[in-house]
Amino acid sequence: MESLLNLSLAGGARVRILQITDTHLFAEKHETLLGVNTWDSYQAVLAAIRASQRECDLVVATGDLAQDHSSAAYQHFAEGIAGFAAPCVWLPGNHDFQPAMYSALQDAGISPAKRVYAGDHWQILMLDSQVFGVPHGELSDFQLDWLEQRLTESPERNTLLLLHHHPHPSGCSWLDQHSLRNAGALDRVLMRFPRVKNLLCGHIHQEMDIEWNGRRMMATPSTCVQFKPHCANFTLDTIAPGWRWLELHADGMLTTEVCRLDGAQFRPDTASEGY
Ligand SMILES: Nc1ncnc2c1ncn2[C@@H]1O[C@@H]2COP(=O)(O)O[C@H]2[C@H]1O
Ligand SMILES: [Fe+2]
Repeated sequence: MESLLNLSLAGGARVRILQITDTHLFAEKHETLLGVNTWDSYQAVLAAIRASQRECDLVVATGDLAQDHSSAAYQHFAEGIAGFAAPCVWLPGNHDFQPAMYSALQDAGISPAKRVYAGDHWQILMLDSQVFGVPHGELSDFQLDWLEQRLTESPERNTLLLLHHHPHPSGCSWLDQHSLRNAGALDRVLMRFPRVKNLLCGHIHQEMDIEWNGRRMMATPSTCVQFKPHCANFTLDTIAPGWRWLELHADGMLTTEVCRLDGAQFRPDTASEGY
């Protein structure tokens, strides 16, 4: 938990980050989630990223990397990530099985660090909001204390805070029952640290960029199935899988862009009612 990744920046003062989220990989590469082969869509996303020839300093993976708790699924995730020169850090989502996740990713050379110092001006903190066995999230006292301590230690750094579950409603009521349950406790910690202006999530399989109590809260498309925004009941979207780029600037500004695959190769089975 205490390990720190110190990132020296190749591209000058700004930090270039690639976010990959909710890959939902299986032990078997032919397996599908709601009609989408998650290994194929992950591969297609990685190929599109490579084709864009965009450099990054860090890859962040924000949970639900595996769908079936298997070590093999995490090995597949690592196999994809190995194509990047930049280091990768990760946090768990509700579907992840942390013993397998931790050891398979560690064995593949992926750092378990939950704090990254990126250049002189920024830090990236990764929280664990998993409540094992249920889809909603919660930050334990341990996580909240850890966060407070890390923020107290580095008051001069701007902080990008990463967690799987969304602290602010997404507008999909069926998903919002699975949100971060104790968002108020997180808010109370963050109130004391005005340099935490940006939060980044996965989980909701759709793009979101809204204000949460004076901060910016972003969420990012999954590399596999997408959920349709503003739906009361479980509804899949036919929009393509995606990923997010972020740039953290020396003056504390953050710029970001969501990209998606071209074409309709990874349309899910829209008659599915859940998983
Ligand atoms: N029909 C459904 N109604 C409510 N929740 C669902 C349904 N289907 C799946 N879920 C849960 O909602 C979660 C949202 O994204 P996850 O990938 O974390 O995993 C999903 C499931 O745990
Ligand atoms: Fe999730």
